[in-house]
Amino acid sequence: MPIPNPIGIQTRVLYLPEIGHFVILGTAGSGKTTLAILRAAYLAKTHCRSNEKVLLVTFNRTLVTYLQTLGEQGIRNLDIWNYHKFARGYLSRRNKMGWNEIASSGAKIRFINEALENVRKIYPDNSTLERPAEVFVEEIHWLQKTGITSLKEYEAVERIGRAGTWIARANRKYFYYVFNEYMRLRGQSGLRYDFEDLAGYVDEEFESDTSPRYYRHIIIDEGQDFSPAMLRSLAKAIPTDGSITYFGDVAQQIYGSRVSWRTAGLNNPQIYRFAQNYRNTKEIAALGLAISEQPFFPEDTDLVEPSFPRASGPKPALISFSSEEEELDYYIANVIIPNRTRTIVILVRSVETVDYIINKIRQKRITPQKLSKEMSVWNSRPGVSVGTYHSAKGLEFDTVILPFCTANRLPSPERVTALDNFEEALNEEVKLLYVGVTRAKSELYISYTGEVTVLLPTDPELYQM
Ligand SMILES: Nc1ncnc2c1ncn2[C@@H]1O[C@H](COP(=O)(O)OP(=O)(O)OP(=O)(O)O)[C@@H](O)[C@H]1O
Repeated sequence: MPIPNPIGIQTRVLYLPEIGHFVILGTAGSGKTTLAILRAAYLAKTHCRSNEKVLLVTFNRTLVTYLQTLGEQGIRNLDIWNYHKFARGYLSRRNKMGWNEIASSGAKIRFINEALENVRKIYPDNSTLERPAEVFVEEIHWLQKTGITSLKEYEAVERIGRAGTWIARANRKYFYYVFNEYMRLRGQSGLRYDFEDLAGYVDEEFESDTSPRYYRHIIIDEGQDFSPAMLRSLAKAIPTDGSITYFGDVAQQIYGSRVSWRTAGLNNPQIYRFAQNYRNTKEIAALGLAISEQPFFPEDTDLVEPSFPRASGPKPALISFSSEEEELDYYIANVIIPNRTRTIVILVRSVETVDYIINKIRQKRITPQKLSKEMSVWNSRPGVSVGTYHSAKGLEFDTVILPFCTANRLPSPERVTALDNFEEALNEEVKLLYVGVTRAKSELYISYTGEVTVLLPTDPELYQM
């Protein structure tokens, strides 16, 4: 796949100095990933000594595979990894990571459930502890990503990115007791880390590590999804005369909440903004913009207002069906089979639905590409891919199909339970929908069975119906 030549502000960003911290905020399709690759290649070729390397890091493992296909294969001193691979590699080099020492997400949930049971036995009449286990899982993720390590700190902290003070300050201690008990149970079974606190340990390890740094320059793509601890650890992973270049879009933030640059370890970064959308047609960009202008889309001062693209195409289709089966049959017969020369993706909310759709397409003797963290090769040829909204971050396709945009599926009922707050689930899930919509280069189909999700703008002018 050819990489386009940078234009205007993109060129400025490509040749930013080789020392310092730089932040590039851009709207969807404005060339952030493109520039992340170009800048990584530029720094690797011209600003590294023979034993130095450049790291291009992202959050999404599917995107790593995609980047490796797009990126310049021949550059020996450029690593393209996801954060967790970087973290594991570093801790291994420091002799702090043995075989199988990270608790899987499933094991973590089991430990938290057990921890909650144990704490309930100590405080049998406490109503905070009666809240669903998912709420505790969510809060423990948050504590770890924020890097909070004491009850005092937790009780003092102002919650950023939360819809309300839905956990009363006075009750925070019960969440902390469950957190402590979780850590005890995890440690007891020989697991030193989980995916949420790994970055905190990496950060701490760099603090005392005086050895020469392995990477001289780090480029972060999809930076909006990195936790403060992840960003801090990356900022410490370079020498003082190295560079960090961060690319991100707060409108697409789907894993965490915004933090100040200082909290993220970036010191007075110079900030640049990409507003030109090179990917979507006017009609698709208009829907993306309308999604981001809805009242429940979280306001953020870092949001970059897009300049409208010049290319025009069909309006997004919004189609109502009488069953989910019918939705898929329609797409297979009318979009996938007749359009063998296009790249097409079907995106859904849950991993389980991905497998169901893949089986359905296979029955027509078509083999779809599954977007997943296990994928090791990226097939950029025309054809159909299936994945979750999360797995599509950073990617693009000629045609995007978003089936099942039905009220009882979006926002996801699991997220509503975990967050214990419908408004907050809307805040989160509307960004996923934004990601899905903005993956489309020229054609977009959205459908539902029954009642349409409240996450979609209601203006009929935006759609062909
Ligand atoms: N200067 C340019 N000229 C022409 N096309 C460009 C230019 N810059 C980027 N593009 C194209 O625009 C599309 C979007 O670029 P890219 O994926 O880098 O955007 P992004 O900002 O990372 O998007 P997102 O955050 O939505 O994933 C790609 O097809 C890319 O090739």
